[in-house]
Amino acid sequence: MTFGERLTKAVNAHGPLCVGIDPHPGLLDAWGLPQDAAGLERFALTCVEAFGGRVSVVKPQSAFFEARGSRGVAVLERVIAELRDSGTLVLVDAKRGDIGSTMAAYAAAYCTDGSPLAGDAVTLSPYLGFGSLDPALDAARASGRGVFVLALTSNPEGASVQRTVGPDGRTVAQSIVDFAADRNSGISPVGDVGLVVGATIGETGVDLTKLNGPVLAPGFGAQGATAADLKTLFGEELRHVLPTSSRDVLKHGPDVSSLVSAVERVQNSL
Ligand SMILES: O=c1ccn([C@@H]2O[C@H](COP(=O)(O)O)[C@@H](O)[C@H]2O)c(=O)[nH]1
Repeated sequence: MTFGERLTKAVNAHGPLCVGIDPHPGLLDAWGLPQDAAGLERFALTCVEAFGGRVSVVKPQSAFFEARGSRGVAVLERVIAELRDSGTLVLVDAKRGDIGSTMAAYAAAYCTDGSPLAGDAVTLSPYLGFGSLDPALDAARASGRGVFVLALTSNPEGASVQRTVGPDGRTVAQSIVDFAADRNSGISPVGDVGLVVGATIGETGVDLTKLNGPVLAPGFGAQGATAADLKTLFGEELRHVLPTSSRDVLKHGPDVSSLVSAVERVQNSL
């Protein structure tokens, strides 16, 4: 199955909410866990138990696992494997991007069958040029995976780069949307090149109507965006949007049933 088919099936079954696993040191403290790889593992596996099979997509934030060195990365590998076994799609939030020849190694790591870091999709940064991402886009398509490319990020600093107008009169963000739309053209039910568009940005200023791909919307919850903001921001394109929330759900742990209730509340609000 293509990524678009798998994502559509998952969203039909569980709704569009993506839940993040972001093991912030402050959350480990709040959950009464030690600040080490064992604490990270307990945190992450509790999340797997609470979210696996209950939401369409789970997004582990790679940075928090990398911060604990090789033992942390081993935990991330276990999280990816266990979530995939539960039938939940895994979006590895690693925001990779490099020159094409190095990108091929990232593609091997995140978009290729048999790699322990390969989930069902990965986040990519296009700021070395959208074309530099081709090895990952090709490997993802060949293996039924997806990618989510940063277009308009939820942080206030992003606008100074992403809303810059290029010589052809388009913003940087619009050119990223257009590259992604080209890649997704003609694919049914939806393409495998998604975008990241922050839920906090007020107005997109870009035309998403030809994207034919999923849109990950971080900023929902802890960064202040609400379900009403999503409607205003995306209008008709809301049907392709996966709102993602991490801290706003994770603060309800470590009790698994409290985490499950928090997820259900957010799913209902959407
Ligand atoms: O533009 C972006 C891109 C990625 N993120 C990531 O999403 C989560 C948000 O966490 P919350 O706790 O729900 O705020 C986090 O992993 C970010 O790195 C983003 O926020 N904005």
